[in-house]
Amino acid sequence: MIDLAIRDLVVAFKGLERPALSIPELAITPGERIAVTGPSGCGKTTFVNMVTGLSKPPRGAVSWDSIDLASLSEPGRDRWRAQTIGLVMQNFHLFPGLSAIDNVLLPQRLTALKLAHGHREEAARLLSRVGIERLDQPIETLSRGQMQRVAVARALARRPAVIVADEPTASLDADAGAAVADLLLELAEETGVTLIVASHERRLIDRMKRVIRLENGLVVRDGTSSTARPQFEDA
Ligand SMILES: Nc1ncnc2c1ncn2[C@@H]1O[C@H](COP(=O)(O)OP(=O)(O)OP(=O)(O)O)[C@@H](O)[C@H]1O
Repeated sequence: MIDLAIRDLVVAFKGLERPALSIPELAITPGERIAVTGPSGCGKTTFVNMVTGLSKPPRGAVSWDSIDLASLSEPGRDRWRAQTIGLVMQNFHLFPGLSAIDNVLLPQRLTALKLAHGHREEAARLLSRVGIERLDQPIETLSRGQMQRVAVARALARRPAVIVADEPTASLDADAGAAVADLLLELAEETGVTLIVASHERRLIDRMKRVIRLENGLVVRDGTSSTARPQFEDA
């Protein structure tokens, strides 16, 4: 299990008056359940891109244990992310033409010539755990809620230390969204992983223990969800 330490992180884009993200200091300890929230454009996706190494931190340090993502090349960050982070993206990033189970196995297939012993069984177990019974169903024929659950199973397949989910319930109806939230929290509890969820959905935010609120790229609140609740009318 690994710690995150952010120091003096500044992400600026051309044409923006102020940085999209500016975080002097932030620490996340292993096993935390964190919501990163705030109004549209506040920097949530930029935060996800920085802590997962999808983009290189342009200024400052984003360190998971002793590894500063700012010091790694793009292939280095890709390798590190594959070993460390289970990513659940808003649009799932599943591959049409492949079955549910082959989507879960795809990251392993991309990094190894041959699937290691037991990977298929583990993928089947995870899919069953998230409530997907037809392992060979073509992915494009699944409902959005089912696709989201396949994306969660895929994120867990390599036993990551950290799960990062960007708006994991955004495209789902209330019931399917609640089911995905239940699942992420149950799985995090079972495996002890750190869970970081970027979301503006109050139902999801309220279920995380710690809430980091961004506004205009700045952390304006960092506390427990109950202490932060009165501030969330617009979240
Ligand atoms: N590649 C880029 N080039 C220029 N500006 C960008 C780029 N990426 C993000 N931004 C800007 O940075 C700010 C933060 O964007 P970000 O996507 O992180 O916000 P967000 O909180 O995830 O928004 P939403 O909830 O609407 O998805 C926005 O003003 C956005 O327009």
